This record gives sequence, structure tokens and C-alpha cells, in this order.
Amino acid sequence: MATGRTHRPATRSRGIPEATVARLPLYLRALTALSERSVPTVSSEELAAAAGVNSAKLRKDFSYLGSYGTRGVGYDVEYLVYQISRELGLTQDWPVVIVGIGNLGAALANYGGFASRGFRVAALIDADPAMAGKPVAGMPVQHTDELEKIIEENGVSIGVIATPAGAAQQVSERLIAAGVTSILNFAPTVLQVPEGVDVRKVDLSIELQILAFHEQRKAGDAEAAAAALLPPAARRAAEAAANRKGPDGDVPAVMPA
Ligand SMILES: NC(=O)c1ccc[n+]([C@@H]2O[C@H](COP(=O)([O-])OP(=O)(O)OC[C@H]3O[C@@H](n4cnc5c(N)ncnc54)[C@H](O)[C@@H]3O)[C@@H](O)[C@H]2O)c1
Repeated sequence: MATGRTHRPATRSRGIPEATVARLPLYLRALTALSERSVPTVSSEELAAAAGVNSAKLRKDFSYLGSYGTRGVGYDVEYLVYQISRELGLTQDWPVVIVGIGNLGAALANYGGFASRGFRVAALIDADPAMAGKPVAGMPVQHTDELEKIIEENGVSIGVIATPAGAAQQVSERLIAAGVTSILNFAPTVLQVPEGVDVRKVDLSIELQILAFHEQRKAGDAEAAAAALLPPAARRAAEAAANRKGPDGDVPAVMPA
């Protein structure tokens, strides 16, 4: 769901293409599920299906990791979990701060999936003085006055922005000036960041709009398929009605003969 905007070349310096990097978390999620079920090995086809990726693409992706699997046996699940985690930098602890502890920020703070993937929420920061000291997900919210100090003391390099759109640019600038070099932006705005800072943005409404586009297409296809089943005279009448379709989309109903 995240759409990336990074200042990195399409191929990382170690020769792993960005598109492969973007798929590694999908493989890891599928592999972690297999590992939890104590499955020792997996074929490329099974893993590709579980990750929702084409199996030829998966084999190519894994070749960048130097992992080729064993013919007839497949890939060693535990070893791949280790290899991908290492490649993604998940074998080390990443402290993150969440800025903007409203509905979304509080929900993110309460999400247990960060910690289990190596992301420790180091601090929750909000500009509202009334929120300072209030516990959210078992942590006291800290005021934005403390932002620079928190980043420095915790060695934070990843910041999550969940403020209103109007505040996001200024928040990103403060985070970056304090030492943050990666931002996950939930605010619906495009951030201007200097070279070397990675921004990923998450916008659920954009995803819904894309689904709406596909729904509209499906509805159009279904209409076309239904029209194709009509007897010729009724089909001609339906086509004529479609041609008469006004700007408001008002189409006279045509019933099959
Ligand atoms: N990406 C998505 O899919 C998605 C989904 C829901 C909401 N959002 C966006 O997330 C943001 C937060 O939504 P919400 O419903 O939690 O809003 P909210 O109003 O409940 O919370 C916003 C919080 O940000 C704080 N804030 C305002 N300015 C700040 C600043 N300069 N520094 C630090 N904190 C500041 C406010 O005090 C408030 O607590 C909005 O931009 C919203 O559009 C995105």
C-alpha cells in the first residue's frame, strides 16, 4: 500500500533493484508464517503463491541474495528468514518516533506488529500541550518541544508522521534537522525533503480510489458482457441507447426481448 518516493537510484549500491527490495517484506511475511508453523522447506511456487508474487520473479529476486534453493527440496525457510531480515536491516533494533498522536497516531502506537519486526517505538510526540504526559499504548506522550532531544538521545533515524497535512512539512523539517533520515508519512501531502532522505507515504484513500477505478471497470465489463448475451434486436437497441447516453449518464432501460 505504501508508495515510495526515494532519492535512491533504481538499483541499490549492493546491486539489489528497488523493485526486489519492495518485494522482500512480502516474502518475509509469508516465510514468517511458514516458520511459525515449523515448515522446514518451501518450493518457489508455494512461496510465490503465499507472497502473491510470480514464481519466476521470486527466483530472480532470491538470486540477488545469493539464494538458489535446492532442486527438488526448495528453500530452507529459517535460512531465508535470516537472509531477508539481514538484507532489510531487521537484525538490528530501529527506534522510531511517531509524531501526531491523534486517532491514527494512537492506533499506530498500539499496533504490536512494529516491535515484533524490530521497530521499537521510542517516543510518541504531539504538539498539543494538553496531551503531554498522557499515556498512550503504555507510554507518556511527549511535547514537540522535546522532539530534537528525543531524536538525539534515542539515536532515532526513522520518523512516522501522523499529523494533519498542514503540519507535516514543518514536522519533517524538524525531524530531518534533528537527524532522522527516513520518514513514513501518513499525512496526505507531498513532503519536500533533501537528498539522502527516504520518504514512504501511506494513503488508504488513494488505495480505495484505485479499487473504485477497478470496480467501475468491472461494472462496465459486466454491462458489456450482458449486452453481448442479448438477442440482436435488443442488442441494437441497447447500443443505440448507449449512444444516446447523456452527460448525466441517464440511460433508458432496455429489457431483453
Ligand atoms: N494514510 C492514511 O491512510 C491515513 C488514514 C487516516 C488518517 N490519515 C491522516 O493522518 C493524519 C492524522 O489523522 P488523525 O485522524 O489521527 O487526526 P487527529 O486530528 O486525530 O490527530 C492529529 C494529531 O496531530 C497533532 N498535531 C497537530 N500539529 C502537530 C505538529 N505540528 N506536531 C506534532 N503534532 C501535531 C494534533 O495535536 C493531533 O493530536 C491526517 O493527516 C490524516 O489525513 C491518513
